[in-house]
Amino acid sequence: LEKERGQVNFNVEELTNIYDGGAEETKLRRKVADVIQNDPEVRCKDIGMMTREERYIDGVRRCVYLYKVLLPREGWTPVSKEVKDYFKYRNIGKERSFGVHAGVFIPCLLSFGSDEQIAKWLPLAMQFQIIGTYAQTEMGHGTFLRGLQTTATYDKKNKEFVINCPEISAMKWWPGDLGKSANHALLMAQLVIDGKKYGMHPFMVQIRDLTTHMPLPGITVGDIGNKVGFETTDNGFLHLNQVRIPRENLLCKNAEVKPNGTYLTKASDKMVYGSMVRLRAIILESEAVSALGKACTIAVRYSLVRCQGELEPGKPEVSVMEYMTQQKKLLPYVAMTYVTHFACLKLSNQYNAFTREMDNNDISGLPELHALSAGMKAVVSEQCSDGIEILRKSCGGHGYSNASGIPIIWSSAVACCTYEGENTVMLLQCARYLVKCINQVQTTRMVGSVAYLNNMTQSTCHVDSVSGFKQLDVLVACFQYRAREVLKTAALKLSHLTKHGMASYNAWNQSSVELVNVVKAHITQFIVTTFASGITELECTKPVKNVLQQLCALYALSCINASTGDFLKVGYLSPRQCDLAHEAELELLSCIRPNAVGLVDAFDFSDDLLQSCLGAYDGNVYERLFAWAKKSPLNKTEVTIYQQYIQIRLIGRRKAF
Ligand SMILES: CCC/C=C/C(=O)SCCNC(=O)CCNC(=O)[C@H](O)C(C)(C)COP(=O)([O-])OP(=O)([O-])OC[C@H]1O[C@@H](n2cnc3c(N)ncnc32)[C@H](O)[C@@H]1OP(=O)([O-])[O-]
Ligand SMILES: Cc1cc2nc3c(=O)[nH]c(=O)nc-3n(C[C@H](O)[C@H](O)[C@H](O)COP(=O)(O)OP(=O)(O)OC[C@H]3O[C@@H](n4cnc5c(N)ncnc54)[C@H](O)[C@@H]3O)c2cc1C
Repeated sequence: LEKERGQVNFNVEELTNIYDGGAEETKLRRKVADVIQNDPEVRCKDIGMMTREERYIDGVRRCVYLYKVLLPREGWTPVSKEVKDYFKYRNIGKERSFGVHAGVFIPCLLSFGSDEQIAKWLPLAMQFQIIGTYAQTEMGHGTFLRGLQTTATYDKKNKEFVINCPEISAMKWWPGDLGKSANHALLMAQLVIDGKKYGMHPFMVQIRDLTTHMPLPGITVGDIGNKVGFETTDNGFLHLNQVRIPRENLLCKNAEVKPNGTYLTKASDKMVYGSMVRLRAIILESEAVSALGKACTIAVRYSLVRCQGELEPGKPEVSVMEYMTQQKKLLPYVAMTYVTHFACLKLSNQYNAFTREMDNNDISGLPELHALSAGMKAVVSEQCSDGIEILRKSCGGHGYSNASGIPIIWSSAVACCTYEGENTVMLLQCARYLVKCINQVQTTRMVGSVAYLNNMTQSTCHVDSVSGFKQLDVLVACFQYRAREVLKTAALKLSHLTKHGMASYNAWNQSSVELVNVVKAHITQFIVTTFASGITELECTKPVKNVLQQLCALYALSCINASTGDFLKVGYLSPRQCDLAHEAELELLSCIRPNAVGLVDAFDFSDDLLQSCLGAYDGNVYERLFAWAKKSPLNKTEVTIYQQYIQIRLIGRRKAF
């Protein structure tokens, strides 16, 4: 790898600073990383050989130490900028507990609670005097929130809410930290007053005794069992049987119930969905893009040291990175990490701007933000998790071992396709907004992420050279045109179906397969446009700008070459231009290849965070692999009890004969 590092033609530290948002940000992040990673009590453990129970207990132990000892010792809190920045890009693996407590329960308390309620519960939550979960999903409903069955019925006489799960499908199922850790739940239930339903509302419900940690009366709670990933997290189940809570436990920033049962709403009923917009807008970096960056780091470093086969007959074996097919597997995902990182940054900045507008009672930006966050969450989580699996496979047999570190990265990242809104449902939410926009574009000027819809002029691509397809303005035009045209086509189908008498909900269902593709085109356009314009404005050295332009072009071309049918169907590219785009991607792979190790080094993931025998900074793969394997529990004894048992059985049988 040192030889590879010698040929990198740009300043890696400069790129790390750009990725972090500035040299100061890098310094801050590294400071937190050093403190956390050099403290034996909290540094990531080699979890590849641990049982589920060991991982849960180790995760809780490490996080209690992190939050109760290390952070106070350093003068930080869970929401300090240092810690937030560190967790944003480099969360301490998936091996942390209380992720929902810190990342969902506390922010939702701030979103839904009145000032008095925040003053009451926030200090307790920040000090871990109470551990909370966000209990919304039920065994029978996760997507369709209007179908949630848990009820909160107001009892005027006692000024209480009676929380009840009327049947087994109403049981809360999946909430993180619920199974064994949480003693409180921010619980979403259908509010009922005098037999009338008012929809989903947030309630603070204590579920365990604060001294004994035993479930309170009427509460049945536990862990839902082993999962594909998130093994440190005790995703749990919660059944409530006529559990009574005080009237004051309805989190009442947006709506309240007076003592006499009068219902008072203070904000749009969609604000109750606000917590999900927030999470969709901010989780992508830490849960998906950062995971892709780790997998890229491992796969690129391994591919550079893994020698396999002769490229030129009779010559020494080459690193598998010399094969074009390996470059095609890896480098577009290195590009995707950079490109989506900056698009996610733009989305989270847009969310922060919305929260400031909301403080001034202006929620006019919510529809666009809901659509963009839903679309981005679906597209980025799917592209990243699909990419991580391709990167795992690119490491051959050792990629299938937990020693590679990639399986656990994938098993966490892929969950992002489901939680916070199942991806297809999120794509269709974004599609709902896009169809509205295209139907209004003749009379209303579009702004923000849909501004490209204003330019309705027909045109085709005039590029007739391979180098022309490496120009960012050409690529941006390709994506904007494709996104606009596939949306127009889907909207035309919808209106055609309804004009010929089909009910709107049926027409929507009949068009939903196309609409999913429309949103993917829209979001890919947003990602490419954002990065391309960001590079233009970026102040950096020429070699860094050059490599970022190559990455943007590579991501764009890999997306075009994966969906040439769209560009041919809308008449924007000819078959010959598709061939030129394909050649342009191959040329870019070769241009970027010499910088591959520098591009992943710039992500600045420590060996401690990667937890990988294949992706360590020094590239000493085989020594690490063998040391790791020797730690297998099966190697504790040369002859395992089972082998002894078999011998006894076999010997016993032989004697019998
Ligand atoms: C670390 C892991 C932690 C994980 C935690 C979790 O998973 S927690 C669990 C995560 N669980 C989930 O994420 C559950 C996913 N499910 C949902 O979010 C909802 O059930 C739904 C949006 C799918 C449908 O909801 P519905 O049937 O009530 O609504 P509808 O479709 O009929 O649209 C009506 C109008 O509302 C609008 N609008 C909708 N949502 C939002 C919003 N967030 N903001 C703003 N606006 C929104 C929509 O655009 C439409 O506007 P229009 O066009 O009329 O102007
Ligand atoms: C790791 C993990 C952590 C989680 N943490 C939490 C948590 O802390 N708190 C919490 O409350 N929940 C949590 N969840 C639950 C999660 O939010 C839900 O699983 C998610 O919202 C999906 O809902 P569902 O399971 O009902 O899927 P479903 O909606 O049942 O999806 C099944 C299929 O139906 C399709 N489908 C459903 N509705 C439609 C539609 N209208 N149109 C087209 N297709 C449709 C979907 O696309 C999907 O293919 C977690 C889940 C996971 C995996």
